[in-house]
Amino acid sequence: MGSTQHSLPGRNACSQALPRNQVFGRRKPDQTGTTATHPETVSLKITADRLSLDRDNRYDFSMTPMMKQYHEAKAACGDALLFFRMGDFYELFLEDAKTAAGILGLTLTSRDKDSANPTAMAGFPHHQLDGYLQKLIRAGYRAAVCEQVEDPKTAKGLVKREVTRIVSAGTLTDEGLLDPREANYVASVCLMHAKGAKKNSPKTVAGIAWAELSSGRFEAGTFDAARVDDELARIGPAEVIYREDDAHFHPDTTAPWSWTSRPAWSFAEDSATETLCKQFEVSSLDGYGFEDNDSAAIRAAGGVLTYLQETQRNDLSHFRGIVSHRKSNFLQIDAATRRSLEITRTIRSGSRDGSLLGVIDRTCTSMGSRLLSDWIAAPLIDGPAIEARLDAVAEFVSDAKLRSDVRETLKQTFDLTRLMARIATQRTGPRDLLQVAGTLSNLPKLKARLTDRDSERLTFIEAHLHLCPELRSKLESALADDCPISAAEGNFIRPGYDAELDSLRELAKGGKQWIAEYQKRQMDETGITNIKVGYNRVFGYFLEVSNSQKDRVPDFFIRKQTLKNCERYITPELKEYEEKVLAADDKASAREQHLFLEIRSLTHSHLSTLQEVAAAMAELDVLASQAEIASTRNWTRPTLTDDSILRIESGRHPVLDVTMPQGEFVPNDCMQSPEAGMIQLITGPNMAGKSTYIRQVALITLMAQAGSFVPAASAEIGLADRIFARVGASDELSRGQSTFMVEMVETARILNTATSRSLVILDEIGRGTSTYDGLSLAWAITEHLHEQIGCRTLFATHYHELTQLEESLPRVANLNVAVKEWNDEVIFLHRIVRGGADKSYGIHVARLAGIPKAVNERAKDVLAQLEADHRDALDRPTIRSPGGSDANGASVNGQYQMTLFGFADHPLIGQVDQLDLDSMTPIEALQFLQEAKQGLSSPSV
Ligand SMILES: Nc1ncnc2c1ncn2[C@@H]1O[C@H](COP(=O)(O)OP(=O)(O)OP(=O)(O)O)[C@@H](O)[C@H]1O
Repeated sequence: MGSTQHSLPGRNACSQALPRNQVFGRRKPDQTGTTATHPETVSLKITADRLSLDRDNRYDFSMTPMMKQYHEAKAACGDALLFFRMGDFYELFLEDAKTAAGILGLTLTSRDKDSANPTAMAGFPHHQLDGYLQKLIRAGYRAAVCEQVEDPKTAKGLVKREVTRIVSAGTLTDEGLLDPREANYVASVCLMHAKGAKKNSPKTVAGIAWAELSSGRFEAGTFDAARVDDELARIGPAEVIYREDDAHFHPDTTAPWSWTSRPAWSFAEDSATETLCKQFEVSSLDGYGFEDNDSAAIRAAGGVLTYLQETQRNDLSHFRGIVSHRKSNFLQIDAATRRSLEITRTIRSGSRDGSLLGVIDRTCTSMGSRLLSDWIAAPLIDGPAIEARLDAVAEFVSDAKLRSDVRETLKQTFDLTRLMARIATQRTGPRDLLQVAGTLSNLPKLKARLTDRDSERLTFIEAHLHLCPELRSKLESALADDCPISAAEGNFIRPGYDAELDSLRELAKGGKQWIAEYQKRQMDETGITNIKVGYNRVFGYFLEVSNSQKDRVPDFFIRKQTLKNCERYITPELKEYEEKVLAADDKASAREQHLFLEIRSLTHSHLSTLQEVAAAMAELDVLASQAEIASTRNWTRPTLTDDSILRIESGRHPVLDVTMPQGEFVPNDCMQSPEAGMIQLITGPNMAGKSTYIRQVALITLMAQAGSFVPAASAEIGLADRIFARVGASDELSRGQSTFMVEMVETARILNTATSRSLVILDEIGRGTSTYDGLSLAWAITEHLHEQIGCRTLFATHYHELTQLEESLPRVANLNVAVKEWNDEVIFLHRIVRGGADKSYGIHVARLAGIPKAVNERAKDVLAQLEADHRDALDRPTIRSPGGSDANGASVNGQYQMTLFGFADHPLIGQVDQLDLDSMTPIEALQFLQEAKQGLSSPSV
């Protein structure tokens, strides 16, 4: 899905007390102006005293109070579609109804059909809200939910309604709308002039903050402005907000998240700091680790928090602090690399399944699954922190019983992070509380299994599994074994918990019993055999007698209603009991609601403690999951070093290792060091396994730095600061860039930002242009990486000419993928061996792919002819190194002609070389130039 753009009202826009003359949303002038023709668009520009305008912008005195109420609510929710609760239904009106009918497949009807201006409407039963919200948000819209906030039974006049929340892609919290394994962030971007940069310097930095409403997770950091796309790709938000007046920020509308512009004031430093301090109940943000140059991060955080406060009417008390994200703690991975390596999503389907994350995830809880995603998306660079994770994984690997006990116990628990967020936002019901109790009841087992462990992380986790015994016992004694989702459904407090509730329930039950007996008594006394006791909201309890027996009805039956086949009666005695029953029923439900609020508030008071428990459980789950996959796949603990080296013995691609049948994947070594070669050029036939090999090396490095065991017999990994992968050419026409342009932009980034500690993998650079251009670029890029950067590089290529570089550049090594030719067949061995390859077997692979035989045969002829004609020219070109000598400083195999840069051996070069410029006059120089030019245009040269 491409991204969508929204704008939302600023401060107070969701409040019912609307400021005068505030314009909501960023509509075009003709839509917001007073000359607008549609009544519904007129209402977008609305003030407290102009709530019911007709199409000519006059008061519409004929508008019903309910429609007035609707317009008030609509005015408070910007461009969101309004779901207006009416009894058991949500209704949409006017333009919203038309839009929703199309997207949600609702039937479009109309109110006041006979009037000149019928009102379009569409609706659905209230219990279908989640499904429709999800559909609407997937289609790129936002929705406002307007609820009845008082009980219609007790309401005097029109039921009070309020917009309780505005739901957008980034502010979803409903369980049914979220994937439990994925975080759902709303992020915010705020660009600003870098502190300390000169006034006219273009240097900008970007503050990026990301928050998750369903968990209370909140982070912010300051980044180089050029990294915005990379950081957003790491975070993977559902929605991104930005300053509406920021002329320098251009949202990438092809990104898979929606964009929402927000008023500038919400990003102002003062108001951002104030909003954050107020939320966290602190007087300054000093304690959160922000530095002097972090004002962009604070602005972005303020922007996102204000957005949440405005769109959510509920308590946000689960946002108790913010983590300052220090990018220097994490392995830098840009968006293209992330995509190429399929770290958390596959390229083809964009799904988690089939990605590195999808394959290694063996977590037992959704909290663990989300944390593992964070770890894999942002591996570490700090050796001790990685070792601490590996120690814990190793402990779980070596103690299989401990691992299975912990995992089995974790499976019995619930998503405490999201449960606590629902409790904080008061969107919770008895079943959530029961799940908190269920989770708490498993903590003693987990804690007991983690005592006296060697690993520092397991000890830390054990210390953070707070048992909360009073809360647990309260919840267990209060809640029935089976609780409804919503408190309104009742009957969830366990009998025996509250004496008052028990006696009310008894009374209500006794009353119902009495009614049953009363029915029987009336039948006996009157001889009417088919008296039925019924109930409706108009008459309450009544006696129903069919027409055939109504002659026998005694005098004290008071007739209330005549239906086609029967009559309905009440009696004074029945009414008296009815009052008792209904009163007891009402009182019992009121008491139950009261008890619910009491235990919910008790649970809420444990918010911070339970958030710590949730974080500890998530980490425990991830560590045990890493150990589980390591044990089942026989993965090994990597050794981390501070050198720029890689020594992988029998490495496997982590995804193919799991998805290919056991034993089919051919393991390969990788040795990279100044001695073994820092730049490895991998040539070999198509389909041989070059891309697989270079990706596997990058993924093994990434996994090791995330604290995971790796698919190899042994692995020594020099900690990398950045991983770059330029793999394949993805079509970026939608971004207005050609395939080749994208390839070059990405390569330029590598050359400009890689350091000697980085790991670079390149797959077929230069393929998207002519052979000579491509080869020249690949050649120069390799030289640059070797001479200027000196980082570990794996370069898979079909330019066999590049293998010559091994002879001139000391830290370049050639590898190729072995194949066996057998009776005109090529057998792929998938084994990486030393040396360069000289054939690509492309025609062979084309045959395997089903290219028609005739085409294939013809291709073979053409190839043979081309090879004969151009063997010397193409196979062994000699390229001068930048210093003027050729790659070896001498001729290669006696050939000195320059086939790539045909000018290099031109006699003119020698003549220019001979010139003594000091002794030449300008005229002589010009004469030389003229002769040279004539010489060049002469066909003989
Ligand atoms: N080590 C291996 N063991 C077993 N199968 C492998 C191995 N490496 C690769 N393969 C198989 O070979 C297929 C092709 O591999 P890959 O795409 O890496 O080849 P390539 O050399 O990069 O090809 P091309 O040059 O055409 O892009 C893979 O999809 C995989 O199924």
